[in-house]
Amino acid sequence: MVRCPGLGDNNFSPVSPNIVTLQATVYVPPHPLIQHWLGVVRDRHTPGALFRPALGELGRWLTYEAVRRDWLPLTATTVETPLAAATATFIDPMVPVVLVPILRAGLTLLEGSQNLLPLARVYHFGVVRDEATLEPTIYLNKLPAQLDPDTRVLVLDPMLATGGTLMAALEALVSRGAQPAYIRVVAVIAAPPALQKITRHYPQVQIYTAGIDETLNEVGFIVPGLGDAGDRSFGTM
Ligand SMILES: O=P(O)(O)OC[C@H]1O[C@H](OP(=O)(O)OP(=O)(O)O)[C@H](O)[C@@H]1O
Ligand SMILES: O=c1cc[nH]c(=O)[nH]1
Ligand SMILES: [Mg+2]
Repeated sequence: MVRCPGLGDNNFSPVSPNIVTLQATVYVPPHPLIQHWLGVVRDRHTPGALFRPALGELGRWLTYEAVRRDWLPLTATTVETPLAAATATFIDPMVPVVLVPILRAGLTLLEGSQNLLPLARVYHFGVVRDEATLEPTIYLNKLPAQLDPDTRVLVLDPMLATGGTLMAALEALVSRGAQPAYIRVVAVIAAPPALQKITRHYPQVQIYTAGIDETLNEVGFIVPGLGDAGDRSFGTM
C-alpha cells in the first residue's frame, strides 16, 4: 500500500511493487467501480457491445480521480441563493482544459471524460504501433500549433505498454507549450516499461490507471492485460 502525498486520506494501492520505484506520479485509485469495470474489460468473454461502454465507465471514474486534486483551476465568487448571498467556487473559465484521446482505443474513454468536463476542448491524436517493431507512427494530429502554458491537459489512452505511443503524444504536447506539471494521463492498464519511460522523461506527468500489470509478452502485449483494446472496441479482430 502506498500513501500518495497530495491526495488526502485516500490510499492508492499498487498492483505491482514496481510503483514504489516510480515516485508518486502513478496512481491506482482503489475505487470499487473502477475495479468492477476493470474486471469486465479484462474478461475475454465480454462482448464488444459491453466492452466499449465498460471502457467508457473507466474513462468517467478515472477522470474523476485524475482531476479532483490540485489540477482544475478554481475561482471564488459570490452568488445569490433564494435566501442570501453565498460564496461559490467555480472552475475558472479562463484556463483552457483539453482532452487528448489517443486514437483509436482512447476514443472509448472520451465520452466519460467529456461528461465530467463538458467545456473541455478535444484534440484528437492518432497513433498506431507497428506490430513488428512496436514503434509508434502518428497519423493524425489535431493539436493547435501553440497551447497556452496554463492549459490543463488530460491524455486518454487505455493501454500503456512500451510507452512509445504516450511518449509521442507527450512530446507533441510539450513541443506546443503544454507544461508537464499540468498534463495528466488516464489509462486503464499500464505496464512497467511504459511507466518507467514516462516517469524518467516526464516525472511531473501524473498517470491514473485502473491497474498495473507485471509484464509484456514477446509481441509487446500487456500480460494479463485485456488484449487489443482498439480491436475489441471496434470489432476489428
Ligand atoms: O505503449 P505502446 O507500446 O505504444 O502501446 C500502447 C498503444 O497500443 C494501442 O494502440 P494501437 O497501436 O493498437 O492502435 P489502436 O488503438 O488503433 O488499436 C493502445 O491503444 C495504445 O495506444
Ligand atoms: O496489450 C496491449 C498493448 C498495446 N495495445 C493494446 O491494445 N493492448
Ligand atoms: Mg490496437
